[in-house]
Amino acid sequence: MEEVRESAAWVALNSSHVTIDSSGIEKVVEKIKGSIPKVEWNYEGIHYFDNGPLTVQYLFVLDALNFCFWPDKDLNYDHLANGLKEALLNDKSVFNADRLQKFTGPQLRELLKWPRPLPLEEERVRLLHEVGFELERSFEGKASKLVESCGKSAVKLVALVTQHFPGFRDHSVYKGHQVFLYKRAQIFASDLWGAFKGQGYGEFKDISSITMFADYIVPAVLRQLGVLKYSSTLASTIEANSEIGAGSEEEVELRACSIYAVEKMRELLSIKSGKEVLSVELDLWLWSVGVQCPSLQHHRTLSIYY
Ligand SMILES: Nc1nc2c(c(CN[C@H]3C=C[C@H](O)[C@@H]3O)cn2[C@@H]2O[C@H](COP(=O)(O)O)[C@@H](O)[C@H]2O)c(=O)[nH]1
Repeated sequence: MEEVRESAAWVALNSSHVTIDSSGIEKVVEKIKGSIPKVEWNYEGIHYFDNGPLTVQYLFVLDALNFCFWPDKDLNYDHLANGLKEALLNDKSVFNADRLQKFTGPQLRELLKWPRPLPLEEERVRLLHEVGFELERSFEGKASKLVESCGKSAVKLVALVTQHFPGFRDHSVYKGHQVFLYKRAQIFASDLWGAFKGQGYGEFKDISSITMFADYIVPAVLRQLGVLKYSSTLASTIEANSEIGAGSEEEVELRACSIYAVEKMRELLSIKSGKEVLSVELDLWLWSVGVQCPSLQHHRTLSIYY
C-alpha cells in the first residue's frame, strides 16, 4: 500500500496538531521486550467461520459496515460481528447479493437485534445495496470470486475493492494533498488472513504491505502509550467529547500519524527482533488493548470509513 504509506508520511511531516514522539516508540518497544504480545484473530469468538466462500461473503459484509459505532454508547463492533454471524447461522442466504440490494434500515436493525436506529443507518443500508449490486454485476454475486481474482495479493485486493466499491474509497485531501487511508479495504484483507490463518482465501504473499487500520481506537491507544502527542486545543476537543469534522486537518492527522507511527514501530521491532514484523499484528494488539480499556477517550468523527 505504497500510496497509504507515502501519503501518511507526508501528513506526519507536515502536521500541525499531532506529533509523533520517537522516544515514545522506543519505550513501547522496550516495554514489550521487542516482541508483540500475541493476540489471536477472533479472540472474542464473535465471528462466523466455516472455512469456505460463505465466510468471505460474511467478512465482506462485515467490513462494509465496520464503522462509526460510538454515537450509540451501547453499541460496538462486537454487536455487528456477532449479529451478522447469528443471522448467517439462521439463514445461509441472508447475504446473497440479491438480498443485500433489498435491505431496509428496520430490517438491518432487526437482523442485528438492535432496538433503535443504528448510527448512520441510511448510509449502512446504501453501502449494503452497493455491495450487493457490484458483487452481482462483476463477481457472480460472490465476494469469494473477488478474492480469487487477486492472485494471492493483498495489494491487488485493496485496489480491486476500492475500484469497484466507492464506499471503500477512504481518502481525504489534506493541505492540498490527496491522502489514502483505506481502512475498511485493508481490514478486509487482514480479516481474511486472520480468519483463514494465511491459507486458502486468506493466503497473501504480500500481507506485509498492509498498514494499520486508521480507526478511532488505535490513535487513542498510541496517545496513551506516549507515541502520539496532541496540541492543547485538540486534546481539549477530545476530552470534551466534541465532534471533529470528517476531512478536517485534525482528523486526517490523527489517522495518518497513527499509520506512520505504527510503521516506525514496526521498523524498530523488525530491527530488534531480526525478523519481519507485520503492521497487521501490531494493529490487532493495539486495538485489543484499546477496546479493553473502557475509560479510553477517542476522537469522534461521523464517518462511513471507520
Ligand atoms: N484498527 C483496528 N480497528 C478495528 C478493528 C476491529 C475489529 N477487528 C477484528 C478482527 C479480529 C479481531 O478479533 C477483531 O474483532 C474494529 N475496528 C474499529 O474499531 C472501532 C470500533 O470500536 P468500538 O466502538 O469500541 O467497538 C471502529 O472504528 C472499528 O472499525 C481492528 O482489528 N483494528
